[in-house]
Amino acid sequence: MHGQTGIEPRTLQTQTDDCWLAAATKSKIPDRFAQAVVDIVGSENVSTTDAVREQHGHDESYHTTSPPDIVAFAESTEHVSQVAKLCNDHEVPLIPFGSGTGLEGGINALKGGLCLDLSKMKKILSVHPEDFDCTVEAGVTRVTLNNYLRDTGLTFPIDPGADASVCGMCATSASGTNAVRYGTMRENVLNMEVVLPDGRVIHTAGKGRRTKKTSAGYNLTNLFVGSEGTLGIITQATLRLHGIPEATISAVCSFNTIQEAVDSTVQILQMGIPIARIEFLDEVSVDACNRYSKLDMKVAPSLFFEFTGSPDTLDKQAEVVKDIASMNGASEFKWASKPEERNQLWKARHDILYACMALNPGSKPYSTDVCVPISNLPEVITRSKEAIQKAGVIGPIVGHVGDGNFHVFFPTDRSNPEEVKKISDVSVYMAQIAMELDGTCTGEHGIGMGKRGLLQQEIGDEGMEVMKQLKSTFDPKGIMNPGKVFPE
Ligand SMILES: Cc1cc2c(cc1C)N(C[C@H](O)[C@H](O)[C@H](O)COP(=O)(O)OP(=O)(O)OC[C@H]1O[C@@H](n3cnc4c(N)ncnc43)[C@H](O)[C@@H]1O)c1[nH]c(=O)[nH]c(=O)c1N2
Ligand SMILES: CC(=O)C(=O)O
Ligand SMILES: [Mn+2]
Repeated sequence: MHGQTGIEPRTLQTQTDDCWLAAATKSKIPDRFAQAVVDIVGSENVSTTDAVREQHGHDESYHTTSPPDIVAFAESTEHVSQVAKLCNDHEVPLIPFGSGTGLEGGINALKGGLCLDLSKMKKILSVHPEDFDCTVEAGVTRVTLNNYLRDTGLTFPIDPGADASVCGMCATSASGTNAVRYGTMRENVLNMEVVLPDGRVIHTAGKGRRTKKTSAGYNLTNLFVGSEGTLGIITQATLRLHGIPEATISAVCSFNTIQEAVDSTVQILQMGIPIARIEFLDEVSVDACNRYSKLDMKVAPSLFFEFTGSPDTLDKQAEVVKDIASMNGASEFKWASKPEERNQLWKARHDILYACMALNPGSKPYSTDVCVPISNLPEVITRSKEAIQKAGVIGPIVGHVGDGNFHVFFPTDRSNPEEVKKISDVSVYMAQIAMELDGTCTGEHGIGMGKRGLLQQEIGDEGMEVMKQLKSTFDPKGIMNPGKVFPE
């Protein structure tokens, strides 16, 4: 890689550029290539400083930093297209960067190359309240979008907790606490503008289309959702919006055992109750949450609920849920109907990753993310808990149990290889139990660099072969985010 560019060198203009050139030499990117990037996006949008490369060489996970050689900030689809073509012509690895909140090492530049940061593309291009959709540029984040939408009475509900970029969420097929009610990114993206590595710009559902359904040809939209920057760069997304519910209440209750909590979840869903959120915390994560978010929940396996709708349907839903949970041994039901109480509860839930890391100061998150059909959830959680205890590691369990999806957030000391090995063994074991029980090794965080071997097991050799063929159709030179998704 990093072949000679053959591009005519141009005189560097400014003091900033001189500094940048010195750093570029250090980063081993050929000067002429770096100059061509400057020519496309402007010198203010290029950096090869150690600090910026380091910042772009890791996400929020435990994976060791792998900095790119050069970071470019795109301000338009045209910038993205020209940079992609340049990288493709010169076989330079190209890694799209959203907000860097991923948890599987998706942005780590394993083979160096150019990191294309899309955070400056932050226009909200259109909102159609009457059609419940909007179109945004790649760098718009979930929180920015929802602040913008507030006065329309609409919301984009997919909620990974972190303030991820919307197109990063497309790229990882993100979801979070609301998926039980609204689905994941897969169900909520109607169209995307994508730049292919050779610079071509496509619209996955056809330019300007924003229908709720289509039978027109292959589903390119869902091919790019979850593609983790390995097929192209998503520069715009057209999203489904939803009405902000008339009324909302939240509740927390605790159980004597994990089994009771998980059995309650399964029964609540099997009854068809249209719950908006149902989140599980084991006693280790409740304890972490109490300490970090200054709450005083009983330290026991617990469920967090949210009910939405009209005030009278809410009360009925909540009553049935309370009955089911009580029959399974629930106690300590606490209701939160005021917005500030609800916000405190859900903020604590969203901060759990950090609460778990605080159990082992200085640690980084090694997160598991298995998902199974709901009826298999009790078995996979129970067996995972046994494995964590046997390994003797700190392993708080937190789950979007309404989707059959849960995580263990191992606070991992990267400087302790024995600990990393134990955690990795439990993590692989959990994924294998999930697969044995008709599930997947990742419900929402993606494959990244951490789960490539597991993907091979999950999809099988022939399925992987077809995925590779698809990859080489879009990216014949293999420049897009190399070292991710596919085992090498
Ligand atoms: C505290 C906390 C809590 C959560 C989570 C993180 C953290 C820190 N996450 C994980 C994370 O927020 C999620 O994976 C986001 O979708 C990542 O979006 P970023 O914009 O940060 O992508 P980031 O920049 O991290 O990139 C992730 C991957 O997508 C690719 N990519 C990014 N932008 C792209 C683009 N425009 N085009 C093509 N490829 C692109 C990258 O190359 C990389 O492979 C999560 N997730 C979840 O699903 N559910 C959850 O509950 C949570 N909860
Ligand atoms: C980190 C994550 O996925 C969660 O808190 O659910
Ligand atoms: Mn999650």
